[in-house]
Amino acid sequence: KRQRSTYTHTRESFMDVYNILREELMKDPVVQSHPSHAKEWFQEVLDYNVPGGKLNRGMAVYDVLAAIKGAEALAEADVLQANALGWCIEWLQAFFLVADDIMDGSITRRGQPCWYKQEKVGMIACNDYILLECCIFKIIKQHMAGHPGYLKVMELFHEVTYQTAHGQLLDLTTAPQGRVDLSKYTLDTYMRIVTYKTAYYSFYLPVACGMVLAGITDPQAYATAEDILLDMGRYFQIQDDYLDCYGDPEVIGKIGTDIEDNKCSWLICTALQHASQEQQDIIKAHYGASDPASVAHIKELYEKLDLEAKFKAYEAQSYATLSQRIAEQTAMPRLVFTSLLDKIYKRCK
Ligand SMILES: O=C(O)c1cc2c(-c3cccc4[nH]ccc34)cccc2[nH]1
Repeated sequence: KRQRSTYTHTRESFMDVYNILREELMKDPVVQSHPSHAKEWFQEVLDYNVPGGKLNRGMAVYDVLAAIKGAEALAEADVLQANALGWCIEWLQAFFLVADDIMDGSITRRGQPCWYKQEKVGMIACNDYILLECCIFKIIKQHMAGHPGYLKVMELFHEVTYQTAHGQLLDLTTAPQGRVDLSKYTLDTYMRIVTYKTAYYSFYLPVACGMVLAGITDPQAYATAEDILLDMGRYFQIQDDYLDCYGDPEVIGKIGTDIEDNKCSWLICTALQHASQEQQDIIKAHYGASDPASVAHIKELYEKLDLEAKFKAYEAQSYATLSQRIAEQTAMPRLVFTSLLDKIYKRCK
């Protein structure tokens, strides 16, 4: 059945699918037979943690499917299926963010208190992030049963969860809170952290989901996509690190604290690569300290090392290389990759 009334992909239409999925999850017999306080708790875990981000990752799945098959070829059921998988990526991100905020001792997330910081929640949040992860497989079962790609999607979400957990392992053991061991802050380690912790679930996963729904089975197509999308994901995170320090807080919507938080960022790894012994001593004395004077010393050092120019050079090089790789590949319509790249290149937030 072809698409008669053309579907317009907006945050509103994507949010409509969230409400469908939430009702399906609430209708689950286990939830239905709970006493009302437990039913309400479960619903609040979803409503507080799943919607509320920019929804870019989740909304990208439909864009990929439409780019491959043509929007006009998609039936209503195809659109719902793509958006359901897209929400699985938002559920996956919610699961990671609830867990990561506990591990990092964070205070706020997306402009509200972290879920575990709620008076009534605390360490119950550990069970809640497990429930968030379980919802992914409930949704996949509900919306992919009978689809030839059901197993592939199941494997995808398990594999990307494993990769992301390894990214978090590397991040937590490289930049443990409060202790600054700069010898571990190398660009190689940094690239591994962002690849596993961010690039797989933020870039590869949305595109791979769209590819499965489009009926692509050729392993080479997934390998080509992975190669390009991991590079794009690394570029996105390096840009994120740059914006944390040089972005306009008004535009980004938050004030960057990577320096105070001892973050293993592209800026500090690049600074260490070029710093003299004296400059390394300044970094050792002031990185990861929250007093404004220490932050000022680090930013002054970033100026001296001209990290802004180094980032701009990296950005230009990265865009050129990605554009060429996208043009050269024949696995997929270029639009799959260019629509993503155009959204992130030279972004300000
Ligand atoms: O989450 C964010 O802060 C954020 C995402 C994005 C995106 C984006 C768009 C489509 C698919 C994507 N995959 C990972 C990121 C992303 C684009 C621009 C700014 C952005 N900020």
